[in-house]
Amino acid sequence: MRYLVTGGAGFVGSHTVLALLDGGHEVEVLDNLSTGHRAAVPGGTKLHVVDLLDRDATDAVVGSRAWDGVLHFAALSLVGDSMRDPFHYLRQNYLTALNLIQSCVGHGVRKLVFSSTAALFGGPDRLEPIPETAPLLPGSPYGESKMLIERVLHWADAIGGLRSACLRYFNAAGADPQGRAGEDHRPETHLVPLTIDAMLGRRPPLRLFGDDYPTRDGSCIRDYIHVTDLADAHLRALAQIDGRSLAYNVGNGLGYSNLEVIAAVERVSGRKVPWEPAPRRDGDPAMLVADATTLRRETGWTPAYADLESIVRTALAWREAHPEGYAACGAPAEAGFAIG
Ligand SMILES: NC(=O)c1ccc[n+]([C@@H]2O[C@H](COP(=O)([O-])OP(=O)(O)OC[C@H]3O[C@@H](n4cnc5c(N)ncnc54)[C@H](O)[C@@H]3O)[C@@H](O)[C@H]2O)c1
Ligand SMILES: O=c1ccn([C@@H]2O[C@H](COP(=O)(O)OP(=O)(O)O[C@H]3O[C@H](CO)[C@H](O)[C@H](O)[C@H]3O)[C@@H](O)[C@H]2O)c(=O)[nH]1
Repeated sequence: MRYLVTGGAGFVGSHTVLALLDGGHEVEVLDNLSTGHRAAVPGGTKLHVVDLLDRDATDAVVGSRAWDGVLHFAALSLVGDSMRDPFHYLRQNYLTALNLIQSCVGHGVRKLVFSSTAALFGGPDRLEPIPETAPLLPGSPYGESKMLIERVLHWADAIGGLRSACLRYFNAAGADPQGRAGEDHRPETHLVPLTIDAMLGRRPPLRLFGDDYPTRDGSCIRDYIHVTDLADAHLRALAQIDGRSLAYNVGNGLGYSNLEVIAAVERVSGRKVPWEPAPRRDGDPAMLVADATTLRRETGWTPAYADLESIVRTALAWREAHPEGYAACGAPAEAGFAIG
């Protein structure tokens, strides 16, 4: 099969590109490299350096081949930033997705997998696993932007015949177990890589946001999902979209508190993590844990790296092998492939 992957130079997108290539599929990437890395796109994979805000350029890429499906990862994705700059987030995520989806419908693409988020459910302090049927109450403009896109996809199906799977990821972390890719956000805001870097002495002590949440130790609880398991969920969702659109929560159903993440990094590394308490971060719900029963039942998805230590071990291995992230990796996708 031939797939177009937007945001394929980013963290989750690049791991999914690897999974698609491992599965024998043909892949092209569309990315503006705003937060992604050329070097994260495997050598030989065509990279279209295009901004999804550019309707014509986006339409040209979507219309350039007969795609068996499109996977849409590209977005602004930081909850905290979206609380500071809500209209930018709402505009950017909505318009980029709208451009892409309209082109997909216009060119007769039949399947799209969309990176949705647990932040759809970020409203009240829920302290139990969240099923797909839970009310959608985004607690941030970021979550709201993703909910709006899910609605666009509803109409793209009803009127345009584009079937989709909205994958509501919980917290992606870890790195390719074969060491081919890893997490390199700039700036990095995610707990697992920041905790590892604090332990390695590459950053100041970790600031732990909030110690008075209604949880077992006062810190927030999240459901960390290994990025390779998440990538596998995309392949399974693609196979499952067959005449109907889907929405799945994608997580392990295991909640770990922020303090438990620190403890896991200390266990795996054998070193202390320097950290200090800090005020709550705006937009953070107390607990986000997935009930992914539907995904498991309908697609047979089973995570291979569900425990936090496996997630931390692969993330640490990649960081130790790539202390400067992708900056020191060269640019395999560059040679003659990029357009735009
Ligand atoms: N990382 C997580 O824990 C997590 C959790 C839930 C949902 N998500 C969603 O998954 C997706 C991927 O997240 P990630 O962590 O890999 O982020 P990322 O920032 O690493 O990747 C996003 C990619 O999209 C590209 N991009 C952004 N805006 C673009 C535009 N206008 N045109 C073209 N390309 C553009 C970036 O250059 C980057 O390569 C996002 O949609 C995010 O909202 C991520
Ligand atoms: O320096 C830090 C960074 C994070 N945290 C805490 O660690 C937890 C996890 O935070 P992350 O920033 O790693 O992840 P989020 O839960 O905020 O967000 C992630 O998952 C969401 C869905 O759950 C969104 O989809 C989003 O794109 C993705 O980044 C939160 O309690 C946060 O306050 C800290 O204490 N200190």
